[in-house]
Amino acid sequence: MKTFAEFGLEPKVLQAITELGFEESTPIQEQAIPIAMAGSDLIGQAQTGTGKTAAFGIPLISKIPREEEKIVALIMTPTRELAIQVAEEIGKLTRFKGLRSLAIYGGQDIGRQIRGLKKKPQIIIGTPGRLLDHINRKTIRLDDVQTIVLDEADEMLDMGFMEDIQSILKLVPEERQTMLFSATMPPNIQRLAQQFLKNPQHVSVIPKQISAPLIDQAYIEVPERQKFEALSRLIDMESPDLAIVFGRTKRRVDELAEGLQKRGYSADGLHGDLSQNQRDAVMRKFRDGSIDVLVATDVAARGLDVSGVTHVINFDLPQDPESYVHRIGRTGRAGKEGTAWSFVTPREMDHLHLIERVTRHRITRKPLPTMAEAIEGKQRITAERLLAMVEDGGELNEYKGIAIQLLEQYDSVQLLSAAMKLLTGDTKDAQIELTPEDPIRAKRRGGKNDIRSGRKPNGGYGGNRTGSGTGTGTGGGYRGNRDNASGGTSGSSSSRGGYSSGYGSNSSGGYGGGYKGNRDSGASRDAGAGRSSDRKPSTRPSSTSTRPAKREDYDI
Ligand SMILES: Nc1ncnc2c1ncn2[C@@H]1O[C@H](COP(=O)(O)OP(=O)(O)OP(=O)(O)O)[C@@H](O)[C@H]1O
Ligand SMILES: [Mg+2]
Repeated sequence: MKTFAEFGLEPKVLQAITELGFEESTPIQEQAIPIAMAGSDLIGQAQTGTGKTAAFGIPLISKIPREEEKIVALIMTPTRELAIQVAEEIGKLTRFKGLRSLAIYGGQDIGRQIRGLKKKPQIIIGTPGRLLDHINRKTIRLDDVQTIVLDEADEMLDMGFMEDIQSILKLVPEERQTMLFSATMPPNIQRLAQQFLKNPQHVSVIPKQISAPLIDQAYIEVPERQKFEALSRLIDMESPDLAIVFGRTKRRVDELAEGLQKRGYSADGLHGDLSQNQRDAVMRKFRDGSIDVLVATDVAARGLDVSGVTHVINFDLPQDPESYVHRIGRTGRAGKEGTAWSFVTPREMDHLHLIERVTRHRITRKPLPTMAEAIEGKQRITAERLLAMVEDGGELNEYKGIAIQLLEQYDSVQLLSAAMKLLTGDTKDAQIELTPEDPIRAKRRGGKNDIRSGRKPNGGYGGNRTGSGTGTGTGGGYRGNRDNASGGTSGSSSSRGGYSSGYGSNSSGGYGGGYKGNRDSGASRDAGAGRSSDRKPSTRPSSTSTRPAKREDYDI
């Protein structure tokens, strides 16, 4: 692997990289940085947690002169949390060079963003909706942009940002460098690339197994109604440093977070119906370790990089294999090891096998942790806490008098056991009832779809997403359900129906029909509930007929 000094970077950027503790470049960085530094357009694909942010970030900041006063670089991300995180990483990389960067995302006070823009940042990192909002208000001009990055491009398109991205890209001078990073290369990404990238170089570091090799993957077959018990036993047994628990819907996440709190875990929930302030607060608490279990919808599946996440638990299986890869990729990052567990209800076994096939990775079956294992795990933690304090020494003096007295009267094993029992906490656990979710099921699946060939595992829907089919068949699948759910709040369900049927008519359509639908059928109760859109309604194009709604508007 190359050291960063070998890329001919300026000293101030090198200094920042050293400060970040990066010693050698990762494979995607080694390949992408020289190409990007030479100014070429680029399409990058690499496993989760392998440093794609710096792969585009380093060349991007290298190009910008310190005295620049205009917006010359724009990075787009699918979620707000990711915009914030990428802005932080860019901030760290430009620390010594002294560039200004700003995150622009929905849900944050626009006045505050406008004040930030007055400081003349050179680099903007934002979600497409809010970016367009600023463009329409003329608070952001893209006339001088020389570098564009689309991070998690496939996810942005999945979330319905295609038109927004196209509108934005059309406003950027043609003389520019465009870099696109995507987990997959479905047809719509390819079209986007064709339309907006010039002779892009493909940089792909994707080994045989798509998921990161450092993640130990296991599953537990467990009936829906026993899942919560399984979760608390698993957490007790494994005692993660930090864990992310993924739930299928917003309601699920709320119930899980509340249930875990009732049982005394330090947990909190993250999903798209929370205010941005709440979302920020939860992420802050998770990053600084004041909570150790983050319960989240797929809003946290992509790109999030929190060091110390040792466990990812799929409380509910994800919609599709690709989402599985991204979810578990929140652990096992930057060369560290991680563990991923998935709960699979008996009726979801097919779906699990589908995930195994597409990811080309066997997921090990493990038994439900027993009560004894859970208790043992808890006791181990208590013992560790005790020992840490013993090794710490000093501060115990004021307890020693009473300890000696007690030991004179009682058996030492008896005493220590009692102390440990107190420390471990009450084992009488609160009863937690969750609203049951329908199982996710894999129906039928087309032959060659796989993440690495760039096709969505659910059958190339990317190519059809802007289709205008007219069928009403049930194979139409998830978009159809999703749209029904949202019909009352944005757009008409019938117009969107055309879109979904286009998907269903795909050669391998029907596969997505059942399992996508499950998630979204629950969306109706959540749709519109206090969410804050990433965009102003006025920026919505009038012809919404072929436009999928954003994922955030639904159930994550
Ligand atoms: N060369 C390096 N050496 C050590 N650590 C690195 C290096 N490059 C990046 N990292 C760290 O690795 C972690 C993962 O990086 P990053 O978030 O960019 O991954 P990613 O490839 O974008 O993952 P994802 O697909 O999940 O978005 C970050 O904490 C980052 O600081
Ligand atoms: Mg990333």
